[in-house]
Amino acid sequence: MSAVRENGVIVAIDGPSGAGKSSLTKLLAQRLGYIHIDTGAMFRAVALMSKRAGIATDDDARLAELCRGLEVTFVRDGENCRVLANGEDVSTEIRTEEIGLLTSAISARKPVREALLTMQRAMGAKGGVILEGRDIGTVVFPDAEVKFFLSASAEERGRRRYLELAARGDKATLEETIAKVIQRDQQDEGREHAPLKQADDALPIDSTSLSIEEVLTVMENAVRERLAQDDKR
Ligand SMILES: Nc1ncnc2c1ncn2[C@@H]1O[C@H](COP(=O)(O)OP(=O)(O)OP(=O)(O)O)[C@@H](O)[C@H]1O
Ligand SMILES: Nc1ccn([C@@H]2O[C@H](COP(=O)(O)O)[C@@H](O)[C@H]2O)c(=O)n1
Repeated sequence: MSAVRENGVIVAIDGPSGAGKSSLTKLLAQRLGYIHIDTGAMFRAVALMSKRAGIATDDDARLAELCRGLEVTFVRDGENCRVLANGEDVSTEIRTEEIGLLTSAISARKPVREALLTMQRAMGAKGGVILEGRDIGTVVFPDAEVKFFLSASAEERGRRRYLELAARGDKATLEETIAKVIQRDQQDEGREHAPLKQADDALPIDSTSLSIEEVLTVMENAVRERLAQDDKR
């Protein structure tokens, strides 16, 4: 137990698409015995449900109503985590590039951000969690004990996403994938509400030339250093 919170510290990992947030959050959570909260998956679930309901991306009233009736939960499945929207497993459907782009539009809407902000704070308040997203260290938990801002060049992030999509049989070209990564960056950084940006007290990590293991070592050392400080208090 952390001297700070009941279940441990709060770790925030923010950064642009394809930087490695989900990969590192999953591994770091395993190393620390912490809960992995994929806030992107929550926004993706809202986007998927809004698409099914035929809700326009700027229809704030209907988006607010949808969020009021939506429960997003995470269920462990071996080493993986399934994403449930009102009990339905939407883990695969929310991962398409189409939903990814729609999510960038949906997540710019204030009612959606307010609804998910409440959910995310409730999920993480007691600590012992790692939340990955775009605004964790700046908006959701500005008092998080450990914050990282994980980035990489757009070309490298596009290459990673291209390999990931190709492995799933997606026919997108590398150039198309890099362009979509840049488009999502611009949408996430340029929006009015909770834009993607590095918290002033976040540790920046540029993973362009680092392996997943190398990034994990930097992150784990930083968290354990903070835990050691708390134990001395
Ligand atoms: N440092 C790294 N070196 C090489 N490949 C990496 C590195 N970090 C992540 N990857 C790979 O890049 C792809 C994207 O990683 P991941 O999904 O974790 O990124 P993300 O930041 O969560 O992206 P998004 O925000 O779009 O969900 C995955 O296939 C992952 O294995
Ligand atoms: N805290 C967050 C997390 C995500 N978003 C938006 O969701 C999109 C998908 O996120 P992934 O991490 O699954 O790629 C992302 O592009 C953001 O538009 C957000 O706004 N805030």
